[in-house]
Amino acid sequence: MIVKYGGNAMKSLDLRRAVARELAALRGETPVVVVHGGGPVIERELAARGLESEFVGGLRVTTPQAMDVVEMALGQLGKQLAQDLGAAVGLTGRDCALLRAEVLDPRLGRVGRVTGVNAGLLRTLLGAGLTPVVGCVAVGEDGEALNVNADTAAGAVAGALGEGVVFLTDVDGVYRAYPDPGSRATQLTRAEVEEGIAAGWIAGGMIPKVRAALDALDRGAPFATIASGMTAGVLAQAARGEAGTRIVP
Ligand SMILES: Nc1ncnc2c1ncn2[C@@H]1O[C@H](COP(=O)(O)OP(=O)(O)O)[C@@H](O)[C@H]1O
Ligand SMILES: CC(=O)N[C@@H](CCC(=O)OP(=O)(O)O)C(=O)O
Repeated sequence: MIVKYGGNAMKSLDLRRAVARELAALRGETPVVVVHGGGPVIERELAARGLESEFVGGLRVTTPQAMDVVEMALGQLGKQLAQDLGAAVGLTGRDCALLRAEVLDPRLGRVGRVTGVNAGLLRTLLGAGLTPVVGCVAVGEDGEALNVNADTAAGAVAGALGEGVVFLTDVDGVYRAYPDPGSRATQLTRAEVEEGIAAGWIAGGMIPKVRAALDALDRGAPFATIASGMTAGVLAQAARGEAGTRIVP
């Protein structure tokens, strides 16, 4: 199973501990690949260097200078996450061309669209009993780094392995009337997702998640669910469709 772990779910110590417990429990049941982002850490490291960045369509406009910072921040974060997990290897998409990408849109700078996943490397690590912890940096056609949204990267990995994916975040699913208090959808179809984006109740960072979920399903993943890492047993429940919001074709 693929678990996407993002910046919002790393923000509080409680949430980090809960996610670490969840990942440890899940590993007892099934092999796990962690794909991680780290938006707030990237933001902090850019600010510390006096670099501002803007988002267009939920994607960070990434200059070559910012790319260096993104790669450094995600690399360090991945090593920490792998160390927390134990029996895990922190890498990014640049290792053994794990994630290959092309420039998505030159106006966004070094932002990538995933074109290939080295599934063999992931299977080799899993076969050795090691959990891959993958930071969302890809290698571009020019051999240099490209910044990929972590949800998008997780969706691509799930599709390449043909396994289910859970996007862990700080909300326990997709809400129908967001940001008004509303009800969590237990399931959303492609048509409902498109309607939610058009109507604005699927917004901001939720958009790349639902799009990555649909992309994973299109590429053959058996399920794609958005859930919060706070509840005990949530990953196993999400895999059974008992927690979070399951995106369906
Ligand atoms: N319909 C919705 N239901 C729930 N959350 C939503 C919805 N639309 C937008 N959001 C926002 O999306 C956020 C999760 O995305 P993001 O901040 O990118 O998380 P992460 O860092 O975990 O990838 C939520 O905290 C919430 O503010
Ligand atoms: C292109 C792009 O926007 N890349 C993201 C990669 C990190 C990410 O996605 O982290 P979260 O999962 O914590 O949001 C960024 O630079 O913030």
